Amino acid sequence: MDGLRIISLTPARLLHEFAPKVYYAKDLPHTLQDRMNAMDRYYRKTEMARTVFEAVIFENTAEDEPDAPRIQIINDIDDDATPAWEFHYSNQMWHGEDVPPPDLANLRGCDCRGHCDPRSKTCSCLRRQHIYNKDIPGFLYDDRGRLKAHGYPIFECNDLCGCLEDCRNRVVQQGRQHIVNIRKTEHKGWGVFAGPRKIPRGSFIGIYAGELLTDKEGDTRGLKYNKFGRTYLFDLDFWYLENNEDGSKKSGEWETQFVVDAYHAGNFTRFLNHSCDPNCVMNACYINEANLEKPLLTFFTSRDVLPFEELTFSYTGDPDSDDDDAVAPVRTQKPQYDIFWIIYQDDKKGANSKKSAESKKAAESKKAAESKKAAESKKAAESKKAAEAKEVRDAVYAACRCGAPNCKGEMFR
Ligand SMILES: C[S@@+](CC[C@H](N)C(=O)[O-])C[C@H]1O[C@@H](n2cnc3c(N)ncnc32)[C@H](O)[C@@H]1O
Repeated sequence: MDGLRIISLTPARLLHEFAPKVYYAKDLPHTLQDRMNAMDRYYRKTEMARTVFEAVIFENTAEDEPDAPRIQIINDIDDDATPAWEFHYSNQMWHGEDVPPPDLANLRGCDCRGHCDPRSKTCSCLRRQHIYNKDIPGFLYDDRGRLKAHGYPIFECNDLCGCLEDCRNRVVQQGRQHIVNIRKTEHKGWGVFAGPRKIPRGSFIGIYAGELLTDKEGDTRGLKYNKFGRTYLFDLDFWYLENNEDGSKKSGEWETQFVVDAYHAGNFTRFLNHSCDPNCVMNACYINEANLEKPLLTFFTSRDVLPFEELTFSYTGDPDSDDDDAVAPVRTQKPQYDIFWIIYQDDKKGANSKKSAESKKAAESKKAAESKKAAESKKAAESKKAAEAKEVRDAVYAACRCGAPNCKGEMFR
């Protein structure tokens, strides 16, 4: 028996021993992107570049979604072979500084054997699910793995559960099953499109993967992204987070703690465009994570998607975008630009009050010509800054070109 240790394999011990890998933003690979970007522009526009991009997608995701059909890059609009080489293709969440790793200590699994029964009285995953959607019998997934209603947090079975890997309450963790392709659009940059087969309503499409950052870091990055008019930031601010599990309001004002940024890391979902008549909805989903503030952002189709149709969602989280009464309105996503708009307003307000205080002071003191000149040049610098800010804002807000019959071409980010 020398050298043989007998350990008791409790579920918690098992999870400790075989805990899922945690990915950290500081370890994000970038060698390939650096190499591609160092190449002559001509090479980045060749067939070879496209083949490499598609191979990278396959290589980086084959392990976590082995059944996912391969993604193609299609462009019949211009001569770009691929989207910009600016991100690491990944389905994972890359934890930024000050973002805690998944809370496994408080994770609970069910004791079911085989497949979890949607009529079970003992399945703890089902009971957890029903805290948020008492009116929907069984799991949130039907027997074909399709989501029955949108707007509720999804609690899938996890690594501590006793059920089988193909239990009906494991959908997101099985990965994408439907064909999607990344394709250039005429007016909206790259987009995501269905393949030659219809995608039924309620189908899982993908996780909005990327860097998981603190809200503070999200603010800092948002200001930077404003400068070039594109952002891939998404707040984790779902409606139920403002309540306790019994539905009562949490004491004190709840604030967003984390954001996902798909700029440096992400998968095809970062190319999902906005539509005023969308066919996908984002829902929060928990698997190996007990921290309610850190759900996965998961996309599901909200209606049947026709062959080759573009997959879209509403960036403004408009409840009216879901036309089925049986489906809970999506009360979750605020417009991505909310946060940045507020920052812009605050900056402007700050600049204005400073400006008026200064001009008042200048008028009262009637100082020497030198200090007056200094005040004037400061004022000039401020108005230049304000003009620049306006320019950035105008560049950032694009008129919607989704083409939906109900689209009013409103400004959005
Ligand atoms: C998160 S990105 C989506 C992917 C983007 N098309 C790309 O090529 O990277 C958001 C940007 O896509 C464009 N976009 C998305 N939906 C649009 C729409 N309905 N109309 C016009 N532009 C849109 C805007 O430039 C927006 O800032």
